[in-house]
Amino acid sequence: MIRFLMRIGDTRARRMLAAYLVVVTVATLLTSAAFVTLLPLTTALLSDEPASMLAPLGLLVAFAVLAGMCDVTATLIGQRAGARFILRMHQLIAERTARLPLGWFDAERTGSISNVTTRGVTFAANAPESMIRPMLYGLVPPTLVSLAMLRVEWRLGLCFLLAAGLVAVVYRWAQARDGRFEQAVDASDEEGAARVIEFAAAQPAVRAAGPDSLGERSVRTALAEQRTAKRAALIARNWGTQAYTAAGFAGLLLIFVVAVALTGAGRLQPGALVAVLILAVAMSTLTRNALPFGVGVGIANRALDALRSILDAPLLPEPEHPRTPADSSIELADVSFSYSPDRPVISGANFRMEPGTMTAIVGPSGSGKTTLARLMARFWDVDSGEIRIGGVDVRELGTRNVMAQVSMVFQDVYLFEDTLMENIRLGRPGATDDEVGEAAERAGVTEIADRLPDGFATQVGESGGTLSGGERQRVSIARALLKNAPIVLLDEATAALDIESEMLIQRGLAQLSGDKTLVVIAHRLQTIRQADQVVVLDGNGGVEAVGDHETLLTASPTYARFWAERTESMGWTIDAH
Ligand SMILES: Nc1ncnc2c1ncn2[C@@H]1O[C@H](COP(=O)(O)OP(=O)(O)OP(=O)(O)O)[C@@H](O)[C@H]1O
Repeated sequence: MIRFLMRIGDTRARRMLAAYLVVVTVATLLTSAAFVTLLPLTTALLSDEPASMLAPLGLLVAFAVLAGMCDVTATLIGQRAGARFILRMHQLIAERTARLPLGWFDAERTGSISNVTTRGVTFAANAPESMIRPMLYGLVPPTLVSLAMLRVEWRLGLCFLLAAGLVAVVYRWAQARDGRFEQAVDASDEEGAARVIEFAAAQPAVRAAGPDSLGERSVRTALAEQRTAKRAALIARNWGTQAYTAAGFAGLLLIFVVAVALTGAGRLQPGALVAVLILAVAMSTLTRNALPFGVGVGIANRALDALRSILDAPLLPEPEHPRTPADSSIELADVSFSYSPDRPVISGANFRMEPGTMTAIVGPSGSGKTTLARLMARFWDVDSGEIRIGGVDVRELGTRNVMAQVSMVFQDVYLFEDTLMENIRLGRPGATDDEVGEAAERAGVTEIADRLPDGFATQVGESGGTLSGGERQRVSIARALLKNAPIVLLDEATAALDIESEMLIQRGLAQLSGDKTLVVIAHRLQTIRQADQVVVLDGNGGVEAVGDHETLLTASPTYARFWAERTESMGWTIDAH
């Protein structure tokens, strides 16, 4: 943990952590010294010359005061270091997410970022202050006091070491057991949360299905598994706690018996016996108090692992001297791509899109239409072959240049917590209000603004004042119009829209197409009919055919079937085109 924190901290954070560790170590050393001074103190107190206790008493007070001062200083530095590390971790996550390939962000990873950023970071950044300190107190004084005991009476010293060793062994065993159960709890927590979220999101379907539907059953099963895992972890933890508490008491008993026996045999002075008994109880308490923090350190380490997996996620290689494209053509040359080695999603794709033309991509569900469009925007790099924009491989253009060439109008349109105006301006941050207004007008967003209480100044966003699916898509079109990139990638809405939305979106798309190279993942027959060419994916990773509508009706069985099914479901006939 400390090594990783040192790796990610900036100079100031690293210095603070190092200073904290030094001060807290000094505090534990001074505390140990104060404890050890108890031996000469009680021995002097019960000797023939009680006044000789003044020197050890003075020492003890001095050690205790200094230890207290160091401890308070450590708290102050530790808390500030924690706050600095939280800031630093947030900064690193933000920097990394800005550079990670867009393909990295799936729902699971976005969830992991949210977990790490909220709970994980706070827990891990404060771990040195809140957990490592009690653990050091549980380790350093007992070890040093045991060594001091060895000098006073070697048999007693051995007993102290034996007692500490016994607790350590039982503790490690309990920790390993606990860790296994905690992993099961983590997995069942995640599953439970996912099922409950799914259950909430799918309420219309769940209610329509009636009682005991699949949705209800899967939540019930997940919650039952969560309960079982938690109960098992709780029982395991209880056993662990009982076991090391018992080990602690066994060690204490051993020290008591041996110390009393040694005193009886005249090998230990009664004054020293008093100190030994006090020290045994104190050390046992410090050790026992420290043990539960091991669980916390385990949790903090898991949070740091999650953070590490974000910070170490591979970036796409960027060219040293990015090239510029000659025009807005797109060409796929023998492109293959897969998310996992055993399942190719695209294999051997070859086709070209001329500047200023419109290409529709069609194919069965899961055939790779979205993947193909995203590869053109360099969400990932291809496994083999080349994707060229304006004649240049996108890897030689570099992500920044690719992004400058491409506008994306996808279905998952994110609205930031800001005004409608600013949400459109995202397309081109430097745009004036007039330019934003013009793009909004062309995309049919003015109609949305007209019915909102504060027009373009109305706050919209994910947590309130959200817009409908069709309205979001119009905002996305307005952003793309504002950006005015030469290539537009569009994932057409699959959901049915009301007539007005449909009409406004079509109008917006017509505005977008203009002189742009337009690539549409097409679901609507009208869009497909408008395309200059249609790319048909066969559902097995391949491109079955590329051509215009008329040609494909005879050349591509998949296309002919697709067209027949769609026209039939819409009450059209093939002759009607
Ligand atoms: N990020 C991802 N990680 C792993 N597999 C993925 C990912 N995205 C898509 N896939 C898989 O790749 C295949 C192609 O998915 P893609 O979304 O490109 O198809 P599609 O033709 O757009 O589907 P649909 O029409 O249903 O939206 C599917 O089997 C899908 O499960």
